[in-house]
Amino acid sequence: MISAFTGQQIRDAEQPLLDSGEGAVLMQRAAYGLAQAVIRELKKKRRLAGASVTVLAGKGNNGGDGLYAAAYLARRGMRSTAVLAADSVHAEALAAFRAAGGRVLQLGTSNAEELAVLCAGEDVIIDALLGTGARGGLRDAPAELIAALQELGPRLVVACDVPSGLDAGTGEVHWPVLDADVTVTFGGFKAGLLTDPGEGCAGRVELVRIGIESALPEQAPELRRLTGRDLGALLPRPGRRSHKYSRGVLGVVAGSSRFSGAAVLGVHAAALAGVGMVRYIGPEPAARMVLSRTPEALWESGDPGRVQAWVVGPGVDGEEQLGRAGAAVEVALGNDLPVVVDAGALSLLPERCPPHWILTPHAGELASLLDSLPSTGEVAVTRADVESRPLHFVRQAAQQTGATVLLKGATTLVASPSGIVFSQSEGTPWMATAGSGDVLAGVLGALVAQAADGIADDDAAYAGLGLDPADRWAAVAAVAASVHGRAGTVASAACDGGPLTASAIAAAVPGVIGSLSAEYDRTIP
Ligand SMILES: NC(=O)C1=CN([C@@H]2O[C@H](COP(=O)(O)OP(=O)(O)OC[C@H]3O[C@@H](n4cnc5c(N)ncnc54)[C@H](OP(=O)(O)O)[C@@H]3O)[C@@H](O)[C@H]2O)[C@@H](O)CC1
Ligand SMILES: [K+]
Repeated sequence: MISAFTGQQIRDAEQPLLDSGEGAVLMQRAAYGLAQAVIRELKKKRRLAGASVTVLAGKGNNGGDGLYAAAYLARRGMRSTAVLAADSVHAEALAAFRAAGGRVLQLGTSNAEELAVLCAGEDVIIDALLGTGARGGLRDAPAELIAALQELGPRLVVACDVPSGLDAGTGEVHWPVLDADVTVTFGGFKAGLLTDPGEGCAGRVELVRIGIESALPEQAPELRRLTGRDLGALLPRPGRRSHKYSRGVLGVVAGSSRFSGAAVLGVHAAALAGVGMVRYIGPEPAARMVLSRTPEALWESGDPGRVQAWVVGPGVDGEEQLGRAGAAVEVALGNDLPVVVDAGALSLLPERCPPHWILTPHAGELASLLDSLPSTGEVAVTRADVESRPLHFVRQAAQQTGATVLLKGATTLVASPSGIVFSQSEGTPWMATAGSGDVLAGVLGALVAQAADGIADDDAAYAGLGLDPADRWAAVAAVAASVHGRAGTVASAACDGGPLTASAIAAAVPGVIGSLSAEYDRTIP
């Protein structure tokens, strides 16, 4: 599992080393790691000798890291320039840069545009204006420079620790920000690099160890991200004595006469994600389509019989189907069953939900949900609010509803009511397509139904992640988001990175589950 931290958590871990006079050593390690990353990136494109690099250096230690890295690159034969964004910058680092033969330019009130043009022609730009010590975003001439540079589209941008203007703890972005190709971050992942909108500006994130790692609060990170290995350990597998009922039966209330495709996709995806059986509840025309795509499913026109978990809501529309969704929610509440509550059913929530209810809104639905809660307050939450502060709002929704909340997006966040948050980002932008969310609901339902009987016990895989039983549902949802994202990426790769349909995402699910499990089995002793 990858743990990510706030800027404050990183600074707290650094403090003992700073107190013992090791600050300069930490900075040298950071700068060396940054320079090595620049060299690796550049070598993918051209020879190092004679290539040009410009470091944009701010007044703090972030600027110091950048200047030392640029000094190192100058000594390796690169034509190095520093653009100083403040009157005083890290003095020793600047001296080292000058001693290495670097050229120094001062950003002033009238030359931002001119310097932006110069920077855009460079082979690499190192963005070292602001790091974890930033309050708010860039202002004045540095803001002008970055806005103009972003417009011009530089060749290769490497961000030092975080893209300047990004809040390291929350992922909130104070525009303008220069989009990085790679962010080289020091000591520990910053939470803001693993949640949108920050993650969208950071490019690929590389971690450089600087010696503070053992002092980080590994048991209480701000964000967690499951890796392929975690998924391999958590994904359920049937045993020799398993049968379809013991493997989980999922009830699905989805679709309607208008949106029958949601039912078709949700049920099919659940079947492909390995659930023992799916019972579909919905109107006859939708049921016919469901059964023609997934003959393994059962259509229940009356009492659905026993299920271990429910998916309620994808494509649910009209009084009759909403009535069935409401009845399923009541049954789940009465029998203490886990439920995936999606789309149309988000309006049917009781005042307080348990953590094994997993809500799956997108940003607009989360805004409406928060607005409907009595505890939210006077000011309406909009979709734009959620998009600019997803980590804040997903946590708020989980705390206020009591449910686990999965907020769909390029980076999907899952919050448990206790405040633990997972972030997964394995998908491709092509997955922003109709029906993609219905497939996710089906995959999640299948995993929840399979987990329902064992997750609260001392399940070794979940206990190994140090998660309390109530927080394990968030891990199940993170597994589903990751499998869904990986399936989309695999499906797109099968057509050379081309477009995909929701059906193609679903079709790739068994292969993703199979290869994650097989890879894990190969690596355990
Ligand atoms: N600690 C260590 O040993 C190590 C730290 N490391 C590195 O240091 C970075 C953190 O360094 P940092 O704390 O100096 O903060 P950083 O972001 O560079 O500068 C902020 C300064 O700028 C100012 N300022 C604030 N907001 C502003 C704004 N909006 N617009 C303009 N100015 C603004 C503010 O100064 P003030 O205005 O308050 O005088 C503040 O002092 C970290 O990201 C990593 O790269 C690594 O080398 C490993 C070892
Ligand atoms: K930076």
